[in-house]
Amino acid sequence: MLIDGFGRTVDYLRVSVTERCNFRCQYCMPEKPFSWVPKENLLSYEDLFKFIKVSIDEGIKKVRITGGEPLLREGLDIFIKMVFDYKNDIDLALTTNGFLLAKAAQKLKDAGLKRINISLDSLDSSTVAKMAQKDVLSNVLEGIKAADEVGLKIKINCVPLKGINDKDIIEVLEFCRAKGYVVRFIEFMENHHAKDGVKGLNSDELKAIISKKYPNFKMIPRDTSSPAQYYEFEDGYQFGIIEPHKDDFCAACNRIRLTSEGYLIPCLYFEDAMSIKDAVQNNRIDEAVEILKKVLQNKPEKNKWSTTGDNETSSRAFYQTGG
Ligand SMILES: Nc1nc2c(ncn2[C@@H]2O[C@H](COP(=O)(O)OP(=O)(O)OP(=O)(O)O)[C@@H](O)[C@H]2O)c(=O)[nH]1
Ligand SMILES: C[S@@+](CC[C@H](N)C(=O)[O-])C[C@H]1O[C@@H](n2cnc3c(N)ncnc32)[C@H](O)[C@@H]1O
Ligand code: SF4
Ligand code: SF4
Repeated sequence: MLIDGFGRTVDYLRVSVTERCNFRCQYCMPEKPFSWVPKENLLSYEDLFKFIKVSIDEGIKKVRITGGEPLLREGLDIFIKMVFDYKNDIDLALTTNGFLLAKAAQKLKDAGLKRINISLDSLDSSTVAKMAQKDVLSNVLEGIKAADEVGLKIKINCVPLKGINDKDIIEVLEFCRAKGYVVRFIEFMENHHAKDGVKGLNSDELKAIISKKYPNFKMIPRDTSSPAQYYEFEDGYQFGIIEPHKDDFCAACNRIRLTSEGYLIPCLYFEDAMSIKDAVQNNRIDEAVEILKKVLQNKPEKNKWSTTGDNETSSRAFYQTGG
């Protein structure tokens, strides 16, 4: 079992397979970075897999593939199959913007992927085009449909921004309810890479919008394996809110992140990281485990986003850490 310095059990590994992306979301990567990590600096799937294997042996029960946009990296289905074949009862999931999903869904499912979280900020194509800075809605909707048809369990992620897609929250919620997808609204996490002036809605503002149309939803006990707080309508439909600005959000933190270059990142907010690249490339797996344990020992207690509205801003790029 993996335990961090604050006694939290860590059983969730998020693996970013690329920092590259085909969208330019205002809240994440509004402009193409000055340079991408050169391809030769990436860890190969074989090396990423060596680390995933040993992490599973040490107690990881949930592996999520993310990015950047993970579907941009070729051979993702083969990588997923490696993990599935090693331990087929692992919670194996992917987070994607959905643009390339229509073609990939069947292969991903066949490889052993169980769940997929897809970003959908609005159902209005011009709003989506404004947020992603590209006209993408129809491809994303086709991707969602394909994932559903092949039997992947779907969650939708939506980041509501003031004056942009806050008008669309109910429509996104009703779309997900009609389709039977769980939707999570995510509080925008302030970071230096986002577009200047972008402002997110906080959990109270979101709940106020939803309760105008649906006054009767109740909070349900927090499942600590997920970052979301879930709420339930009278008909049993559940939606979530991811509230990183809440004081106790990090108390249940159970995760660690690995970047495509082989950096282990203990917390989404902070810059700290240690590389396992040299250790795995040279098959010094015991050393990689030592690094993992050291990173966990130094995992911060909590982020510095605050509830006051007077937020500190993280310098971490979400597209590098995998969100
Ligand atoms: N602050 C913070 N945000 C997180 C953390 N983990 C996930 N998130 C955010 O939650 C949002 C949704 O993440 P997903 O990639 O869908 O993964 P997940 O919510 O862990 O997925 P489930 O396993 O389905 O619960 C993203 O915006 C992430 O950045 C975390 O440890 N800290
Ligand atoms: C970094 S993306 C990577 C996976 C994929 N490209 C996607 O968009 O789903 C993972 C998640 O992080 C969320 N995200 C990115 N930047 C964020 C920010 N500043 N605040 C809150 N969520 C953010 C996205 O909405 C997405 O759900
Ligand atoms: S949120 Fe995902 S889709 Fe949007 S820019 Fe970031 S990595 Fe790309
Ligand atoms: S902000 Fe850091 S400590 Fe808090 S839940 Fe996310 S990764 Fe964990």
